[in-house]
This record gives sequence, structure tokens and C-alpha cells, in this order.
Amino acid sequence: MRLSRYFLPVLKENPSEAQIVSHRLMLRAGMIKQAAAGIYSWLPLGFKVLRKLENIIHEEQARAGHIAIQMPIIQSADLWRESGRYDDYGQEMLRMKDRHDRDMLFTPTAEELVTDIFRGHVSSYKDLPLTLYQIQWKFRDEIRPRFGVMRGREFYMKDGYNFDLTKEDSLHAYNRHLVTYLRTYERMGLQAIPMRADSGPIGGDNTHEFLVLADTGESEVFYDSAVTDLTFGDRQIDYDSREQCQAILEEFTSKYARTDETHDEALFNQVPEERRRVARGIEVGQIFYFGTKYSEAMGATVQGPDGKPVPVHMGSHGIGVSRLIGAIIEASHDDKGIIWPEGVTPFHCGIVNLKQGDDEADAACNKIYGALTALGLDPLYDDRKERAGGKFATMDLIGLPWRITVGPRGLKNGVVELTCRRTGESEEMSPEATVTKIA
Ligand SMILES: Nc1ncnc2c1ncn2[C@@H]1O[C@H](COS(=O)(=O)NC(=O)[C@@H](N)CS)[C@@H](O)[C@H]1O
Repeated sequence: MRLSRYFLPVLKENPSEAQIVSHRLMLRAGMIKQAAAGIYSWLPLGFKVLRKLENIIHEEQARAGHIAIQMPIIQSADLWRESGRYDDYGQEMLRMKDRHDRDMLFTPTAEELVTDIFRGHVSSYKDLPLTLYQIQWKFRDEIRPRFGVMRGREFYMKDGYNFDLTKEDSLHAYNRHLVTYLRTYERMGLQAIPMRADSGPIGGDNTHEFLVLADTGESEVFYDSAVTDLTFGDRQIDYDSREQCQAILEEFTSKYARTDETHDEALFNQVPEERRRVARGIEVGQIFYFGTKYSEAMGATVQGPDGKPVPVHMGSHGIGVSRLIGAIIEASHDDKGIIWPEGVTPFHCGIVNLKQGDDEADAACNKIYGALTALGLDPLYDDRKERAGGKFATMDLIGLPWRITVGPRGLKNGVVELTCRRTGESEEMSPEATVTKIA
């Protein structure tokens, strides 16, 4: 992309309404623009990152054999009356009436809707196991939306729902989701620690939240520091193997790690004192097992092996996709701006022309741009007639992992400068060498 033809409305000043660094940087880098309290327009740079996160989530859900669907964002209240949640859900639910005066609502989550889809089409245990998921906008009328996309009212969520014949089968689905989440977050450059949590309005008594440690996190967490040494890496897991998925659950959740809602001081004191940590975290996902809570209420049964109807065992599993962008920035920034992990960066590298309009410099930039694009990499070429300092400041602010700086002086010696955003280190090399180095 050439910056002269892009739409990147960066801000020079820190917006006064931003209280945490991710909110401040998302506004300054021209990623979002507030449309109303807790509701944002996603501008090109932010929207590009959102789609990168979506792609990673779809890949990891497919790897686990979960099937993508798309459910509506406006739902009928009737389904929620069947489960009894229409009244229970409280003021967070945005309710409305259509022109025929029918009660409708803006989906805060979709257990009822997906159960209705299931009960209408699946009737035999032979069709199980089945996990359906979507990545879809949600609305929760938070009393105090704040911190930008971190606690919005309209937000983007991956929500997945598993349907199984027995509790054991459903707990395997739970473990399988834990495995996919560990790999998903690591691919985004994050360490998200699974912690015992409270199930809240979703229900059930078995749930883990995934938290990214951050001083600005809304959740208070208590954990054994040994959990921060755990990494999933590129393990090859057989997602159908109960033993392998159970072993991952035990490896990543046997040490003490809990949110304040489930914290147990006595248990915590059994952790060696030098390993006890109290901190704050950002909840970027949660997985639940809630048995037959919705299937019994809504008559979602299958014919069991003995021919008798069995209400299916279910769980639901969410990832806060828009919140993740804030979490990644909280975990990866410096005083000059964002530092995108390579797996989620909006552009692979920036190209800065120090003398736009100079034939040799322009030709070199176009050549590098063409070579990177031919390799499937996505460069952002700052071809504006702007002084170097302003171009560097923009590149640092938007946080691309690499910057290639091209100027007439360097070219006379056959070199350009390659700078790594994370370390700030620069190295002179030939234009061809920079392409090879960052490909
Ligand atoms: N107000 C909000 N703003 C941004 N992200 C949110 C908000 N509320 C929840 N989330 C994100 O959405 C994730 C899933 O939400 S949840 O309530 O825990 N789970 C569910 O809704 C389940 N139905 C998952 S299918 C949370 O872990 C969090 O990362």
C-alpha cells in the first residue's frame, strides 16, 4: 500500500479521553474512531489487524475440527424466554421492538440461537460430536464502557458451542478448546494464562478464563509464578485424543492460577511464598462446560444408542477478538508507539523514502516495494512529500516490525537501512538483502 493513497488519520496529540496506553495508541494510530460510548468505527489500520486475528482464529478452529457458521446479531426474545434468560440477563441486554411490536434484542451471546439451530436438524447421537462457532459482533450495554475497545458495548467475539452425548465427551470438547486457545494466543504473540473463574450469566460450574498479565487489566489475579514458564509452542496434538488434551489441561491448570472471583487464600498459601504472585490481567477468552442447562430448557435431544432421547451436553467458548487488539498493545508497545508481533502486524514492513521525487530514491523504493509484494509480503510505502522525522515518527507509532529507509546518500554506496522496531537496531545492506532478511 502507498501511504499517499491510504487512509491513516494519525493524531499528533494524546487524546484526553484515553486513560490507558492501548486506547491512547489505537486512537493516535488512526485505528479506531468512537461513534458513541463504547461503540467504535474500525478504520483501515485497525480493521486490518482485526482480520489478521480472525484468520488465526479460523485456522486454529479448523485445525480442531470446529465448524464456522454466522448467526444474526438481532434475535427474537422468544428463544431467550424458553431458556429463562430474557428476564435474568438484566440491563446489559439491548432490547427493542420491531414494527409489529415483537420483542427483539441485540445478541450479547448466542447459546439459545445455536441450540435452536441444533435441535432443528440433529436427532441422532451418530451426528455427534459437533462444535459450531462464529465470529460475530455482540452488544452488552455496559454501565461504564471504558478503556476503548477493552470494555466496549459493541465488540467482536468468537463464540463456539459444543454438542456432545455425555458429560465426558463434553469435557473432552472443553479440553480441546483449551488446547486451541493456548496455540491461538501464542500465534498472536501473547501469553494468556488459563485461570479458574466464575461462570456468571452463561452458567455451569466449570470454567476457565484466559488472562494476559497487564497492570491495566480489570481482573485481579492470584497465581503461582511457575505458570508463566509454560509455553505451548508448535506441539502436534491429536485433537481427538482425550489423553493428550487432558494432559495439556493438567499441565496448564494444575498450578494455582485464579481470578479474584474464585481465589482461595488457604490453597494459595500452599504455593511456596517466593512463587506467589498477585497481579492484574486482561480477560481475553473464557471456556465453559454447562451440561444440559440449555438443551433441557429447549428440548435439544438426540436419540441415544438405546433409542431413548438424551438432552445433549454442551459448553460455550469465547474469545474477545476486538479486546485482543487492546491486550496485544498493552503487552507490546514503547514510548514511541505500538510494536506489533509479526503474526498480527497490519503491514509486514514500512518503506521510508527520505527524498520523495528523487529519481534514484523513488526507483529504489518502487523496486523494493515490488519485490516484497511479489513475495506476498504487504509493505506500507510512505511516499508522502513529508520530512524524514515525520515519516519515522509515523512508522514508530503504527508499530510495523521492520522499516526500510531509502535515501540518495545510502544509495550512492549501494545500501539502504533496515531497522527492527522491537530492538531499534539498524543495519545497512543492499536493497536485495533487506528483502531476503525480512521475507
Ligand atoms: N464489554 C466487552 N468488551 C470487549 N470484549 C468483551 C466484553 N465482554 C466480554 N468480552 C470478551 O468476550 C469474551 C467472551 O465473553 S464471555 O462472556 O466470557 N463468554 C461468552 O459470552 C460465551 N457465550 C462464549 S461463547 C470474554 O472473555 C472477553 O474477552
